Amino acid sequence: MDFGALAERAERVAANDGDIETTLAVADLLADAGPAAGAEGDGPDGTATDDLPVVVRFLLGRVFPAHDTRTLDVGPALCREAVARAAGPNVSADDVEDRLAERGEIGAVAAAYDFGGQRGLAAFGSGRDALTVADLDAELRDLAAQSGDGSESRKRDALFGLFTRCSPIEAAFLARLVLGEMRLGVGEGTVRDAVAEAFLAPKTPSGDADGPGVADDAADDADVEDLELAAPGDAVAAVERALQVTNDYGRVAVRARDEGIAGLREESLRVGRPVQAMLAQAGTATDAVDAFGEVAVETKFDGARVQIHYAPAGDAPAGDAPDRGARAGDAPGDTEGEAGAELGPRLYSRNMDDVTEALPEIVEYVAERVDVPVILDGEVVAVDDDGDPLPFQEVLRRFRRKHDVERMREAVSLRLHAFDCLHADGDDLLDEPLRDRHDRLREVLPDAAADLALADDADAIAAEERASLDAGHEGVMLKNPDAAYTPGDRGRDWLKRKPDVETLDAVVVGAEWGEGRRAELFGTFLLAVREGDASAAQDDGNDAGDRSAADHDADDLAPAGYATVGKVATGITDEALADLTERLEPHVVDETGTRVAFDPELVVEVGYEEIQTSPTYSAGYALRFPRFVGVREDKGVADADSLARVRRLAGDD
Ligand SMILES: Nc1ncnc2c1ncn2[C@@H]1O[C@H](COP(=O)(O)OP(=O)(O)OP(=O)(O)O)[C@@H](O)[C@H]1O
Repeated sequence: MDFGALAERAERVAANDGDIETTLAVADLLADAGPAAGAEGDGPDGTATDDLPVVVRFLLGRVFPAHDTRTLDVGPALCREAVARAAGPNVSADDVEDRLAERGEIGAVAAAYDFGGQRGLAAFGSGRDALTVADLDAELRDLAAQSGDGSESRKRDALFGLFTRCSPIEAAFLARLVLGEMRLGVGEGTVRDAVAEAFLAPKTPSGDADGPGVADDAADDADVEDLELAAPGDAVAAVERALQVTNDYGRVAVRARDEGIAGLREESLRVGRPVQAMLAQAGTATDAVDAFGEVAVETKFDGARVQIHYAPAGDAPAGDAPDRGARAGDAPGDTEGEAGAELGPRLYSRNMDDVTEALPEIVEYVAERVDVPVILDGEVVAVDDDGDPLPFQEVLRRFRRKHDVERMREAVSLRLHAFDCLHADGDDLLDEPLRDRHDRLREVLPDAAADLALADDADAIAAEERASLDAGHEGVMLKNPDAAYTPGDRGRDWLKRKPDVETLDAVVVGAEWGEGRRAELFGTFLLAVREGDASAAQDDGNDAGDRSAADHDADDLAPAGYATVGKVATGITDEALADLTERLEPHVVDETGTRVAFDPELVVEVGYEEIQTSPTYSAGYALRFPRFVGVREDKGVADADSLARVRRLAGDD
C-alpha cells in the first residue's frame, strides 16, 4: 500500500464523527490493507507485502507493538528541526515552533510547508519517489535502532529524508506518527471492533466487495444513524482476548483475517512478551466480603510493579517459545522466536518498559530460584538494613536507572514480593482461579510469596490490615480467590484498601521559572487531572487525546482533555527540581513571560491536606497545601488520576 493512500484514508477516517461510522471506516481500511489474493509485489519472494499489521499499528500511532520495548525516541524538538530542514534553508526550527503555536498541532504545521524536493521532481515529470507503508515502517525501525554517539543527528537526518519524500498529507501523518499523536479519533477499542468487523462479521448477502459489514464510504451515507456493526459479541470477545495475551494489534488483525475466531483462540501468552497488568479498584473489607464471600487478603506492598519473564536454560517446552533468545540486553522483539529457546529473567514495569538492567539483584534472585519457564507478577520494594519496607520513592531511585546501577544497588536494597503467576512450565494460567495460580506461584518461587490468607469477615480483614500497616506496608489488597487474571482490567475482583491518606497522581501541564539562584530551573508546577476516564482518553483523539499548544487556555494552560487542580512548589529537593526541569524542558509548547505550558508527558504524585471547590482551576477544585511526593515513573498520562476521582475525594460523588 502506498503511504499516500494510507494517509488519505486516515484523514477520511478522522472526518467521521460517530463511533460506528469510525469503526466501519477503519474496518474498511483494514480489509484493504492486506495483499490481494495472488498479488505480486515487492515482498521477499516476489509476493505482495502484508501491510495489515503495520497499518493497524500506525493507526494507533505506534511503530512497534505495545509489548515491544523499542521506541523511536523522537521528541518534539527533533521533529520540529527535521520539518524545518525539509522546508528549506529559509525556515528555522524557531519558525516551525512559531507556526506550531499558531496552528496548535505538528501535523497541520508539517502539511503547511512546501517540502519542495518531491514536488520539484514531480513538476519535471519524473514523479516522486513514492513511499510505501512498508518502506516507511522499515525506515522508522532503522531510525529506532540508532543509538550512541551521534544518534540524535542520524535520527534527524533520517526524519528529514523522509519528510522530503512526503506530500503534505503524508507529512502530517508522519509528524503525528513519530510523536505518537495520531488525532484520528481511533482508540484501541475502535481498532478491536474494526478487526472483528472487517474479518469476523458474517458475509453480507449483497456480496459487498469491501468486506463483511463494511458500508461503502460510511461518511457519505445520509442515514448514518442506521449503521450497525455486524460482528457478533463472541467475535469481539475473541479479538479482545487475543489482544490481552499478545499485546499486539497487528498480529491479532492478521490472525483474525487468516484464521478467524479459531485462530484467535489459539493465541497464548509467550514468555518474553509482557502483558498488561491487572489493576484494582478502591474498596472496603465489607465490599469484599459482600462480593466474594471468602476473601484473599494480601499485603499491599508500597513499591513498583514488575512482571517477570524467565525461561531457564534447557527447560522451555516447545510451544512456549520466548520471542527471542536470552542474550542479556536484547530487547524481545515482535518476531517469532524458536521453540524452546532460553530467556534470562526479564523485568517489565507496569507500562511494559523493560527495567531488567536497573534491577540486577532481582534478576539474580529469580535466576537462582526458578527452574521452569514462568511469567510472574509482583512488587519490588525498597528495604532498610533490617529488611523493613522503605517508602515508595526509594524504589523509584532504582527503577529506571541506566547509569550508576551498581552504586545505587549499594545505596538502596530491594526485595521482590511476588503475588501472581500467569504462566508456569508450559501452562497458561490466566483463566485459572487466583487460589490455583497462587499455588503454582508457591511451587515455583516459594521464597517470594506467602501462603494465600483467606478471610470471610470484615473484622479478620481489619486485623490483617492493621498488621500490614504496623509492618510498614501500605494496606491490603482484597481479591476474589475464584477470579481469573484479566490483563489491563481495573475490575472489582481486586480491591485495594489503604488508610485515608490519599495522594493524587497528576499530570504536569505547566510551570513557572524560578527566581534568583533558581532562575534556570522551573519552580512551581501546574498540575492537572484527566477529564475523561481512561478509555475515553484513549478512544477520543479529538477530545481527551488532543495535546496541542492552541488548546491551552491562555490563563489556565491545561491542554484539552485535562483539568487543572493546583500548583505545587513545596517538597521538591534541589536535585528533584533539576531533574524535573531537564525532563520537562523538551516538552514546552508555549511560553509567556515566566510561565510555560507542557505537552502532557509526566505524572507526579502529590500529597495534600484536603480538596476544596475553587474557581481558580478549571477542575473547579483546588488541592490545599499540595506537596510533591515524587515522579510516578511507572505511570503514563493515561494512568493519571481523573476528575471523577478528584470529585470523589472531595466528597462530591
Ligand atoms: N499484593 C498485591 N497485589 C496486587 N497489587 C499490589 C499488591 N501489593 C502492591 N500492589 C500494587 O498496588 C497496585 C494496585 O493498585 P492500583 O491498581 O490502583 O494501582 P495504582 O494506581 O498504582 O495504585 P496506587 O497508587 O494505590 O498504588 C498494583 O499496581 C501494584 O503495584
